[in-house]
Amino acid sequence: MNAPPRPLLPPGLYLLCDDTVRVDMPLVLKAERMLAGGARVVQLRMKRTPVREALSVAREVVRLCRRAGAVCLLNDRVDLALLADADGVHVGDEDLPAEAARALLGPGRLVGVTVRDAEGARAAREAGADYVGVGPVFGTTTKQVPAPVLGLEGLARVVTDSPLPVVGIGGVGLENVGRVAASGAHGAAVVSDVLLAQDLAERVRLLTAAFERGRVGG
Ligand SMILES: Cc1ncc(COP(=O)(O)OP(=O)(O)O)c(N)n1
Ligand SMILES: Cc1nc(C(=O)O)sc1CCOP(=O)(O)O
Ligand SMILES: [Mg+2]
Repeated sequence: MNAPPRPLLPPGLYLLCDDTVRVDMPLVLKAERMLAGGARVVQLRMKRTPVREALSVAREVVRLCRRAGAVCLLNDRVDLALLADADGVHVGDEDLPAEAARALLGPGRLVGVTVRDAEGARAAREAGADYVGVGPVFGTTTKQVPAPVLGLEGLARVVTDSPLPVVGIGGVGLENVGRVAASGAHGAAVVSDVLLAQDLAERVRLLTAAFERGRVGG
């Protein structure tokens, strides 16, 4: 019998449902509004949510994503991803290594890894990753990132040389998401531009349309 096909990360907008930005709004409501705007990929990034609450939020957000046909990934936490039956995880330098995440998750879930260059992307592929998050593309105040800003040219270079699909992250918003798409990136990850918008669903619609226009060079 053949192994089950490896799931693919949907291209386009990649949204982080994050508890460090817009802290007054519950995570489940953030996810609902993102999905109402047509989100296809939601990463649940919980840096300040106590773990028991995080598990129940993860279960609820996975349920909402599944109903909407969207992919739900857990940031950092392979244990929560398994317990909540999420579609995968995103890990970086301070998390479990990608090999360990893959070993725990098996072949049927997605593993995303943060890298800073194409060499990192090649190592991530060897470790069993499905895609790489690459940043910071632009300056960001959401996180202090221990790496220089890549800019669009730097991102495009990684895209060209990466053996894995690249998701650009860091300072991505309505002003520049089309150019991120035009760089050849598979996806564009957005935190604050969506979470700080008055109407999250409408912002997701606008960003999605702008990514599509950029991708086709329109
Ligand atoms: C799509 C995507 N790319 C990069 C990151 C950053 O992950 P990491 O380096 O583990 O940092 P934290 O998000 O855990 O602070 C990401 N989350 N998503
Ligand atoms: C979580 C994260 N990781 C980054 C990296 O470059 O690794 S940048 C970032 C924060 C991105 O937030 P915003 O969309 O608000 O700029
Ligand atoms: Mg992490």
